[in-house]
Amino acid sequence: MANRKEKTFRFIIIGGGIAGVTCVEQLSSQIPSADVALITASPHIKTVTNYRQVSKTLEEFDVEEQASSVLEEKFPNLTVIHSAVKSLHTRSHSLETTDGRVFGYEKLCICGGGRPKLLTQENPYVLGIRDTDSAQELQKRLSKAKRIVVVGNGGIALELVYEVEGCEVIWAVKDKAIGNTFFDAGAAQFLIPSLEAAKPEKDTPCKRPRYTTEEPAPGGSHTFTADRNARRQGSSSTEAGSALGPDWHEGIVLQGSEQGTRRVSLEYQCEVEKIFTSEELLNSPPQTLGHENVGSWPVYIKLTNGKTFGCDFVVSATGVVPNTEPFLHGNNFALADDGGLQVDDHMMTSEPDVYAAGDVCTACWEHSPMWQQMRLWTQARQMGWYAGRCMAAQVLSEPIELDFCFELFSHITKFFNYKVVLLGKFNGQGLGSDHELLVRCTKGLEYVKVVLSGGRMVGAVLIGETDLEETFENLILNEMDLTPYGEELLNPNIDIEDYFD
Ligand SMILES: Cc1cc2nc3c(=O)[nH]c(=O)nc-3n(C[C@H](O)[C@H](O)[C@H](O)COP(=O)(O)OP(=O)(O)OC[C@H]3O[C@@H](n4cnc5c(N)ncnc54)[C@H](O)[C@@H]3O)c2cc1C
Ligand SMILES: NC(=O)c1ccc[n+]([C@@H]2O[C@H](COP(=O)([O-])OP(=O)(O)OC[C@H]3O[C@@H](n4cnc5c(N)ncnc54)[C@H](O)[C@@H]3O)[C@@H](O)[C@H]2O)c1
Repeated sequence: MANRKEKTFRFIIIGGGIAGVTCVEQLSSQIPSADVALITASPHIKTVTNYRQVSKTLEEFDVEEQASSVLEEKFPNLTVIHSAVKSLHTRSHSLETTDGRVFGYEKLCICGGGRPKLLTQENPYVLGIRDTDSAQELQKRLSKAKRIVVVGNGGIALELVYEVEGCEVIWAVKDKAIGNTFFDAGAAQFLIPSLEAAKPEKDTPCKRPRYTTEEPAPGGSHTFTADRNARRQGSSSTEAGSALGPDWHEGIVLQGSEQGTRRVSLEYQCEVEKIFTSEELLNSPPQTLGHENVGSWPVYIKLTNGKTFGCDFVVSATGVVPNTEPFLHGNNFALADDGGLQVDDHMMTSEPDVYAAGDVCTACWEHSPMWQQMRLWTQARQMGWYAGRCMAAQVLSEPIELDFCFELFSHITKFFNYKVVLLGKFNGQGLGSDHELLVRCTKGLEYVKVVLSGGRMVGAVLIGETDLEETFENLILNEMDLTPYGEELLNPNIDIEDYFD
């Protein structure tokens, strides 16, 4: 590293997403006099607004992209540096940014997020969705598209296939049912009719800044304006911005080139065998394209079920990988199997004085039997908050225990315009055959699934306005033996909330 240290901060947090910003807020609240720097590659930061603790572990909040000055005004000892960290030198407790500046730190927290795990890199016809820029790119490409192929069966795919209109969507999933990362076949069966039905008018207020894309300004830069008059040049940097989250799709127009509503064709139990452009096709031995003609589409995707589809582009909604790459060279970080920075029950990595939180890390402490990590906003916030607490506690020599939020997995979201609450081992994760399910379903209204192990509730999936989340959360946390109630537990004529209150 050539340059001299410009400054040494007591604390440096890398990443202006939910985890990083929450970590900064917690640290600066615990030690207001501390010199804190937030170094982030994205021009905006993500702040939590309208936070609501729904129950012991369930929380809801909005997230707003804001100018970093908002945070600096709130915390006078905070310095926000808009640059990407190019290299980290844990032995000398220093780092270098892409604009050649070097900073020292006493304690560091890496909140670098994740990036899309794409089917293939560098293929202009394969899009991943991560941040606002990629969502804008999707909107732009979609506005000219007649047919797209969505690969993947998790959160992004579920949201995208439900929202896209005016364009044919071929949805290719590896599984026998939709939504495998969140749902079992029963819940998928409950949701499927919503794909065929027209979307109800949007009544939910948009929690995210509304963006519209305008044609690139004369300078060639791609600008878009948010409702809140936040103007941002399309970021030319290669660094990703902060990940999207709830209602990301309500801030953009997901409209294809044709009129009309959603048209989704599902291809189950298949994966991508090959993606090729029409140029590649013309220059290679004749391929069996089925009913497709060469040249009708810019790109073709061959699936393992033998079918080939031409389309305008492919969305690779195939998961995230932790964004650790900028921090590894020359250091000895222990990585988890999923590539995340291993953190212990104090959010500490294997490198001294280096913490991590959010999508970039993997929780390697002994988990509570009812908790598992999923790369979600809710967990990014909780981890950022807890990492801030741990960093402050270490400096203040205060004892600290693993926070209660890691006692029970809980997640509130929305899919296919239904409220969805997931609790504990909601899909029987890790239980093998040692569990039983109770299900109550009213078509088009609600789907309630309870996972029981040893007579105790260990997980639940609630779709629709069931109002059961708090009661079930308590039953799981209290480990109450529910054997005596049997199937009566889900008897719709019994007001279970009063019964167990
Ligand atoms: C399309 C989409 C929809 C989603 N919807 C939901 C949802 O409905 N509910 C939910 O709970 N979760 C959702 N998620 C997941 C959620 O967005 C993430 O789990 C969460 O935002 C992760 O927060 P984070 O702070 O760890 O990472 P990020 O938000 O990715 O922030 C990482 C930050 O680090 C910065 N950075 C990266 N590298 C560097 C570097 N070298 N130097 C400096 N800064 C760097 C980035 O610019 C960014 O500011 C969604 C994700 C996507 C992609
Ligand atoms: N409402 C929500 O809670 C919500 C919405 C969107 C995204 N998210 C989160 O954002 C992150 C990114 O979302 P995502 O949908 O990309 O990830 P995901 O983990 O939710 O889903 C990835 C899907 O891709 C499939 N997959 C992986 N590799 C594949 C391959 N080679 N071929 C075919 N399928 C493959 C997986 O089986 C899984 O179904 C995740 O952490 C997700 O939990 C959450």
